[in-house]
Amino acid sequence: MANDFVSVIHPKAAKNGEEGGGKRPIPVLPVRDTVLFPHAVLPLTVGRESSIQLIQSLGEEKTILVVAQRDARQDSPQATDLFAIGTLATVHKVVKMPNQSLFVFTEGNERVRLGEFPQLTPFMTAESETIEEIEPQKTPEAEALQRNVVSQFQQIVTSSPTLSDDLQTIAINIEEPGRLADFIAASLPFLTTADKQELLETPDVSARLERINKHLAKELEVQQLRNKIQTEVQDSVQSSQRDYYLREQLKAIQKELGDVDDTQKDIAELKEKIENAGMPEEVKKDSLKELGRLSRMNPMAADYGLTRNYVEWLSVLPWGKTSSSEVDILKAKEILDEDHYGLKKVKDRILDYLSVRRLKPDMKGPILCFVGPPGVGKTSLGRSIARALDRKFSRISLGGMHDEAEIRGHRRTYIGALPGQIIQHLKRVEVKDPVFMLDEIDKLGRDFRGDPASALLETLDPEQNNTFRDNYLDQPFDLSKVLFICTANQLDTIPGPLLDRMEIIELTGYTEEEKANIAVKYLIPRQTKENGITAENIEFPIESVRLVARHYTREAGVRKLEQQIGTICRKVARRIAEGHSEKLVITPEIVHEFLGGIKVRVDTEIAERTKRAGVAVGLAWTPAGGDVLFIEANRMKGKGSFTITGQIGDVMKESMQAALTWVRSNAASLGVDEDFLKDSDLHIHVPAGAIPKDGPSAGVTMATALVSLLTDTPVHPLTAMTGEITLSGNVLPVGGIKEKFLAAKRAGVRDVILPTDCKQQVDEDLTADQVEGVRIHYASRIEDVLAVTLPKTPTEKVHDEEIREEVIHASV
Ligand SMILES: Nc1ncnc2c1ncn2[C@@H]1O[C@H](COP(=O)(O)OP(=O)(O)OP(=O)(O)O)[C@@H](O)[C@H]1O
Repeated sequence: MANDFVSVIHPKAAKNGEEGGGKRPIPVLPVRDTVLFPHAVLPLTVGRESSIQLIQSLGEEKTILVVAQRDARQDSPQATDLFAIGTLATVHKVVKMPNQSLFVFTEGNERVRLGEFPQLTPFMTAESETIEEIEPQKTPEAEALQRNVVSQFQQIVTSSPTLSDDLQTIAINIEEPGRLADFIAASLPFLTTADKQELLETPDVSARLERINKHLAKELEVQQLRNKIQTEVQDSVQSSQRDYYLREQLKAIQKELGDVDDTQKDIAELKEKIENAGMPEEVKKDSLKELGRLSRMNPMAADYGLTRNYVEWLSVLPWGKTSSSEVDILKAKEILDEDHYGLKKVKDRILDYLSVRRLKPDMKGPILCFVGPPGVGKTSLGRSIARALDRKFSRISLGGMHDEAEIRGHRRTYIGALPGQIIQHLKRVEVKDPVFMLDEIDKLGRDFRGDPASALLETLDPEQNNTFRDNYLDQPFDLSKVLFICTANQLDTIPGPLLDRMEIIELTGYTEEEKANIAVKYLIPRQTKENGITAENIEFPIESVRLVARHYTREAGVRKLEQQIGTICRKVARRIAEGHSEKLVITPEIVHEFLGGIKVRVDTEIAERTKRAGVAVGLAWTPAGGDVLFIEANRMKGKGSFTITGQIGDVMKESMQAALTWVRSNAASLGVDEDFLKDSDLHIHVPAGAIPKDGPSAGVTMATALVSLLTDTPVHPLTAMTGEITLSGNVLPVGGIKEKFLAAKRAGVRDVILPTDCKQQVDEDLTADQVEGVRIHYASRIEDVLAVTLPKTPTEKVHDEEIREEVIHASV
């Protein structure tokens, strides 16, 4: 019903008895939750019907008794519901409120004790009696108490945000201790009605001051505690609030200075990018939703950066941007020929493939896969295809990739998540129809982190890849316009389902002649340019290139050859820098000088090694092309054991057993002692023991090595062979003929023995140029092999020796 509020202190109070106290009944105004003190002014809202009647009944006489209710919840209090002590008051002003209630300003005059209640309706009246104050003695203690009360009150007012500072001034200026106590009691908002009533009922001024003093002390203590708690809470809230305020201030400053808010600018830019990215409707809707979320986020929040990154990824991807024009097959052919020497068959197949794409642009055809040894031009062919199609090119290396997430990305919830390689490369090329070269698809790993091959399968499968879903983006992206080309060194390790979707194009490696031509047309011009020299400075005759290819490299491709040419070019550059500006012709002597002594002479090695009986030269297929391999047999005193070493696999061991059995069963016809195992042990070793080897194709070589050992006849020099044998001595066909043949030719072999059933492969895969200079012998039985490999007459042996000497001598 009312608030205690003191705004004015009336210095003069009407004295009860003279104006309205004494036995004369005075209207009683019951009030809830408040106590009116003498000399205090209290505005009261009067809403109760009886109280309104009371105020309205007041004539000239404006005196009433203001008495607090014992229980504030009582709506119609009776005499017994009121405290026995109240305040005689004067009504100064009455204001009618719109809701029919009255706003009444009362001023307390003095403490009174209520007596009889002669009237109870419509409002109560009561007789009253003034309570005289008991004034304190003027002692130093009383003085000290009064001062203490004032000082505590001042402290409370100072630290309170709701109490006006004027209260302090008023308090200092009140001299009478009784009035001071009443004034403070009326001013303190934290005193309860009971506290206040108790103070009103204390006529002894010293006791009243004591009480007030205690209340003030308690309040000060509470305030101190509150401050302590507040400081602690503030400390924790402050740092985040501080950031917030600083940022708000910064914004305000930027606004004042006319700068546009960076964050808003950034968001507007992202929005523009999303609008222009050509996204499918669904993706655009989601992106704008994310952007909306971003704009509502605090830029300093930890996940602001993450969300921004995500939106940025979505906005920069080439959802609708393509670069392709129509495929021009004639131009494509020109470019392929311009960039690569030879490779006629390969180029033809590429052009066939492109022609189909031209006629059927939405072709869901197979993926091209170039398979072959390192350095044969797989990657550079891919680059040429991109150039021919006028498309962007990007190379993704799959070698050693173990984690599916590398292809398809990590989910956004993962710390440090990013999209996978496919999406990353798309961002880089900025168009949705690039040529992607997936390098080393045969070296994909797999482990507990998942199987990248299965992710790749989805990427490459034309049926599914128009809705490729990267884990990070979590939006479908259409990969069907990307031209995927894979490369591999071998087919065996490519996962089957992937292999099924690919069109395999094999590049087998080059002959010396092809290498020399590639060098002259491409590698030398490129290396001279890269090393800052010109055709004016260097002349590289083709014989010298052949020399480098033959003796300083041992490879199917041309990478090492290019490196060696690079080395020579750098030496020439140095000469020029040192002041020798005349053109340098790269003679074999200069090659020797620049590249050091001859590094690789396989022919010499073959000639040297085959001096001894029991050594034969086989041919092997490796992912790096083909290679020659030596098989050595030896015997010593023993009890007929047969040892095989050189890190060889089970299949190879079995074919060694088969070779031994065939030799033993045909000992007589071969001119070998039938009991050769009786007092001796045999040992077969395949050098380069650290490299694992397997497969049946060394069968004929093992049989030859054994017969050579047991007949004590060294094999013909520069003769190499390949073929599987059966127990009955038949020679069966083997694979990798082209690579093996080219390896033999590179090694300087002059006679190659191949299974008869491989003749068709030779005719199909090898050109006349490639075959030139090497004699091919076809064998369908092991006897045919031995007829070519082992000399039969002393003259033949002498001739072999001469050849050996010639080859060894040539290298010195
Ligand atoms: N027929 C060719 N004509 C011209 N240059 C060639 C030819 N073959 C290969 N090269 C050159 O040889 C270098 C090596 O080729 P590239 O990098 O394409 O080999 P790769 O087969 O992809 O090897 P890897 O399997 O190691 O990746 C390139 O500089 C390439 O231009």
